[in-house]
Amino acid sequence: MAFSLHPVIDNGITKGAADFTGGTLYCHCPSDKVTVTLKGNVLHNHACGCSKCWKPKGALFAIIGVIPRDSVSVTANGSKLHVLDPEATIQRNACKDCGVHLFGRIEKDHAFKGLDFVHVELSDVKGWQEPQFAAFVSSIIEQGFDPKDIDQVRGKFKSLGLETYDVLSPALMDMLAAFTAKQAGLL
Ligand SMILES: N[C@@H](CCC(=O)N[C@@H](CS)C(=O)NCC(=O)O)C(=O)O
Ligand SMILES: [Zn+2]
Ligand SMILES: [Zn+2]
Repeated sequence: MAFSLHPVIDNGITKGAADFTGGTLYCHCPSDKVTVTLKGNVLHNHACGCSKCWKPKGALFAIIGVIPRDSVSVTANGSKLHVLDPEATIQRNACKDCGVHLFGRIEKDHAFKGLDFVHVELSDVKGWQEPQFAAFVSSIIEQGFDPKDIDQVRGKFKSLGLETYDVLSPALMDMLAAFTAKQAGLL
């Protein structure tokens, strides 16, 4: 069956640049775009199949990375941003007009607090870290993807050199687990 994981990876993955210094993200509005400037590259860039992350039209996955929140600033039309779900762990700041998510921020006590979640495909420059793995793969079934075809999705990621997970990668799961243990006074 034909499907698009995400337009940025469907035809192969382009590696990022080692000395990359960042760039600006633009929402999809034809004018008065919301812009967010990132000082530096992202880390842990990955495909996410969950229902909450912003995906371009027709794509099964979002591509999302993290960057220290101090390196993120809204540089134009910030009045068009609103937080989609203030109760969620990740407060996704989306453009009210076009729906694109410009950045997600964690305000509560959490292993990833201090890191913002961003979609670097919204930038017009190249060199961003390439996707490293695929997360929340089985979550696309919750959104109506036929489970009989899910092996083709995992196979396509493997062929691109990306490992697939149904939650997060081991490195990120370890960070979450260590945070839980610290909170319980066990570490
Ligand atoms: N299966 C669920 C998973 C949602 C989920 O847990 N998303 C992850 C990856 S973005 C998360 O960390 N969510 C926290 C949040 O959305 O605040 C869905 O697809 O909605
Ligand atoms: Zn917009
Ligand atoms: Zn997600």
